[in-house]
Amino acid sequence: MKQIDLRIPATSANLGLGFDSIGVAVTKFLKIRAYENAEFKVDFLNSDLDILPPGEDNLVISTAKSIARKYNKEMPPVRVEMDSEIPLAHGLGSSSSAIVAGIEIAAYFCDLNLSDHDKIMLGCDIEGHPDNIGPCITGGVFVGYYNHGELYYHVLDDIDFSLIVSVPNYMINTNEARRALPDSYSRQTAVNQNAITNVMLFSLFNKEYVDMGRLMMKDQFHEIYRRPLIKEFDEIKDGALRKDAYATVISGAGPSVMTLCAKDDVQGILRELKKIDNVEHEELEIYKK
Ligand SMILES: Nc1ncnc2c1ncn2[C@@H]1O[C@H](COP(=O)(O)OP(=O)(O)O)[C@@H](O)[C@H]1O
Ligand SMILES: N[C@@H](CCOP(=O)(O)O)C(=O)O
Repeated sequence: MKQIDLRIPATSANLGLGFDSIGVAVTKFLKIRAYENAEFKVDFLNSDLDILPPGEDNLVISTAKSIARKYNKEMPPVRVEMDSEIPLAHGLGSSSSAIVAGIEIAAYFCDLNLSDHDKIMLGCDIEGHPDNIGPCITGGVFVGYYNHGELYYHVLDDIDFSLIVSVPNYMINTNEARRALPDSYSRQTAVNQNAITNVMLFSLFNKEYVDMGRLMMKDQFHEIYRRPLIKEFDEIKDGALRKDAYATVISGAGPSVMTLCAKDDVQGILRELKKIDNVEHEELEIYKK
């Protein structure tokens, strides 16, 4: 009997400036075992997942079936045992992890022989942007451009900063948080964002993390519109920056908040952040493949 075990990472998209383009894979995982079965069925090993559908309309299974169809193959029915450390609808890319799991399941059970490039493209066709799907597949910090079937990307995993994620105790649906953004931006805003992002990426590559962090916090595309949705954001950011963090930004569409800092500053920042009510804070590693 064919069986596959998967460990798919969570991802934090945007990193401030890189709306729909930049993301990082982190050490929280969606864990899946899938094996042939008489019918499609999902068993949840964690009660937080009980709100998800247990049948063919589960995102993991519907993705696997649609990928198989795309390659003119029949997806054999599978039973999926699912456990997850990734909170749903919290800005840590749970939907992308589920989509990537579906792609991996289809690739395995239908012998599709897909490259990473193929998998990212298939995931982006579903999700629409590569900033979660990309790092979920490649690990590390991912910088990508995807538009109507065109995909370019790079991955960086030589990184010396640490991450702290702050997770508020409510969900934000990504589609709703996207509706909070304007349909268009002025030419000056686009020019500024372009310049700031270009310089930020060189600071990241050159490990000039103080500059990188300052620039990351100059986003003009999404953070200003989403901050009102995350009432703890300012307190988390002020606390982390007081303790020398490089940057504090919204993770994906929120409500989680990501702090980037020097390894030596992690404990001091965590002590400061733990004073904030109704938010869980945790140090995360960057997941490298
Ligand atoms: N493991 C999973 N299995 C099936 N569906 C999932 C899984 N994880 C997430 N989803 C779907 O994705 C939705 C959350 O996606 P989204 O609003 O984009 O938030 P995020 O990706 O930031 O967690 C869930 O409500 C659910 O419909
Ligand atoms: N670029 C997207 C990223 C959404 O990430 P998620 O983890 O909240 O799904 C956006 O900012 O909308």
